[in-house]
Amino acid sequence: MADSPTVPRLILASNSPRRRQLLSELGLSYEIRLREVDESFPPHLARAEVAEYLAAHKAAAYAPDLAPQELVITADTIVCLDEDVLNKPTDEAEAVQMLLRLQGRAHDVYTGVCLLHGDGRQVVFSDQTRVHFRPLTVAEIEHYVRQYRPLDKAGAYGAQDWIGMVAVTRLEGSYFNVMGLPVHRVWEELVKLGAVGV
Ligand SMILES: Cc1cn([C@H]2C[C@H](O)[C@@H](COP(=O)(O)OP(=O)(O)OP(=O)(O)O)O2)c(=O)[nH]c1=O
Repeated sequence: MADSPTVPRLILASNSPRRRQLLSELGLSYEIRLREVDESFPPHLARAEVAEYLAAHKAAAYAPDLAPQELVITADTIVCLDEDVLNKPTDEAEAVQMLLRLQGRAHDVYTGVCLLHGDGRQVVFSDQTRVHFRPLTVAEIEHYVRQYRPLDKAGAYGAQDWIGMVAVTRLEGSYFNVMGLPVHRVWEELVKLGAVGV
């Protein structure tokens, strides 16, 4: 299928090493393209809408010069605790504060994805995973933040690293969605767009 002239070339517009890893493990070939995009969002958005809004906003930065045979993939992951959206912490102190709020309870992770085809078709969707943390001590949280510096991660943690093993007791939904890409949905939508197949 990859050699057919009608199959679009995939472009992953993401700086996230986890998204690159997951797309590669799906067995897809892609090119990386990067642009600076502002990640603020209108305050009136419901939390379920924020990740989709940001994914579509990121894709819009690539629309003007996307070739007809290209398909760009953008995504955004947010962590929601009650009505608050936890983005990436600005420093280690904020990372500790976020984890103190997350420990001992459950929160929701949303990843929004936008697939923008150069022929004008666009699909935006999101997936939700509920993540349960056991209670953590301040020492455990400070150790994690010091050793892993999770400043590039929404909610100040990576489910795929030490804290995921130590703190996460239960997941309701896709683990890969927490890591930054709901690959089951990405695959399904790319099949519908005729971009992948087996
Ligand atoms: C909750 C959680 C988030 N994350 C990461 C996924 C995302 O990379 C990051 C959230 O930031 P995003 O803004 O979604 O992505 P990014 O800035 O890393 O990359 P880009 O915008 O270029 O695509 O947090 C984990 O790796 N593991 C986790 O368990």
